[in-house]
Amino acid sequence: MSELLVTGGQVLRPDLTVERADVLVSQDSGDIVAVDEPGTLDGDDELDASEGLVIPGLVNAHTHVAMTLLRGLADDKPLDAWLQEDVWPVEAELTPEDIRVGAELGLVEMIRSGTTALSDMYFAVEEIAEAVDQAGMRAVLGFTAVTVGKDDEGARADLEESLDVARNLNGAADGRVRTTFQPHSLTTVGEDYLREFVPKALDDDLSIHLHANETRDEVTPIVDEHEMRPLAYADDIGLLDGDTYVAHGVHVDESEIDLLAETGTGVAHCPASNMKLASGMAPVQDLLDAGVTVGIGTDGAASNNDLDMFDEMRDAAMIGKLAADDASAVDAGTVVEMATENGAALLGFDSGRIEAGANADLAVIDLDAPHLTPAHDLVSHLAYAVNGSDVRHTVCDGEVLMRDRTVEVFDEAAVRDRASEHAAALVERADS
Ligand SMILES: N[C@@H](CCSC[C@H]1O[C@@H](n2cnc3c(=O)[nH]cnc32)[C@H](O)[C@@H]1O)C(=O)O
Ligand SMILES: [Zn+2]
Repeated sequence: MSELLVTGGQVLRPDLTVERADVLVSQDSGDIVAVDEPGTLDGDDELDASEGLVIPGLVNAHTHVAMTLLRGLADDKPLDAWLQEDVWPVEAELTPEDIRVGAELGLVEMIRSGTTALSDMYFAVEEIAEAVDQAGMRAVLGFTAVTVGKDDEGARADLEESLDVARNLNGAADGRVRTTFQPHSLTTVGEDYLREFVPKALDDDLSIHLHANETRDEVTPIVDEHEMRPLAYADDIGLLDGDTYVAHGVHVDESEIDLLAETGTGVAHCPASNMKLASGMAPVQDLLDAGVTVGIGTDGAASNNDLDMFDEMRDAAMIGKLAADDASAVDAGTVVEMATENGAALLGFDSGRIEAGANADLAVIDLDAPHLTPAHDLVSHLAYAVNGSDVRHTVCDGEVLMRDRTVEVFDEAAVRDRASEHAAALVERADS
């Protein structure tokens, strides 16, 4: 039996209090065994958390991890033009190997910034699952189906593949990978296809993840065609369900917020992407007040442009206040819960809290820095002042993924070199 002791630091507890404590984790079960007063626990191996804060590993509730290869390639455009003119033509040239390399780069970036779990939407999902397996992280993965612009055969092949991937990869990486059925959005998958395939997913007890109500331009055609709000349309199809979570949820009205709450549908809020693509401001405080589970996601690196969840917490707090026109809205403690417990709830992992019995997914923040001085309130620091580069150690499932800022699960320099090479070749193919 192998146990790891995270020792000498302060610990963020589930009630958001901070205390001096050691954390003992089992590398066999992957669970936290005990959280106790300093000096009372023993392990076979130790992680030094002195001058540090132990927090739950952050949960990135919506991303396209392999899109790191497109980082900085298409900026300063709205969603529709960004996808059609820039992103989709380049993505059409992506090979499975590119996706593997891009995913590895994104996972390294996540490990360095204290993220231990992600929810991903993409293609060549087997490659992403293998990268996640090697990374030692947890992920909810899926193949994203698009039917617009495809003939019937192509459309069906996409949806069948989304079902197959969700069925076959569930439980991969020793249970660290779960899956979702993924229609890309309510406007990029046709109604007849949704009505045919969503019941199949539900019959198989598959969870569902899709983009919804991201931009105004996406809402208007649905209202025009179906004479209902997009989420009423989604509910009519059967998409809204306790195991479903939608990305964005920016342009939702009161009736849709109620629908999300009643059906137990979650939301992955992506503040940076929503600002960068000028999609709008999600009514996050209203969603939370209604009882909707809201997590936080970075979205892909091409609309962010990094995968740092500390940035994302700060952005969520800032834009949440602007949207509510209330400086007390989406406060520091709330964004920390959104990035930890809420995200874990959306993904269906027993992570997101430092407590005996929970998954041993954690990060240690180095507090020994000018921008974290003085230390009046460490929850405030997590929301407003900590950067991803302040993370000293990252642990998932009891295994050390990064120790003293050295990533142990990948050869980081090689991953970065490969990513640069693949990105350059990709752009060359797309341009020719
Ligand atoms: N099988 C699909 C691939 C879809 S993967 C998921 C897609 O979501 C795209 N994406 C990334 N961010 C966003 C967003 O914010 N809204 C909608 N789509 C996005 C991403 O570029 C990728 O094309 C096909 O044949 O086109
Ligand atoms: Zn997205």
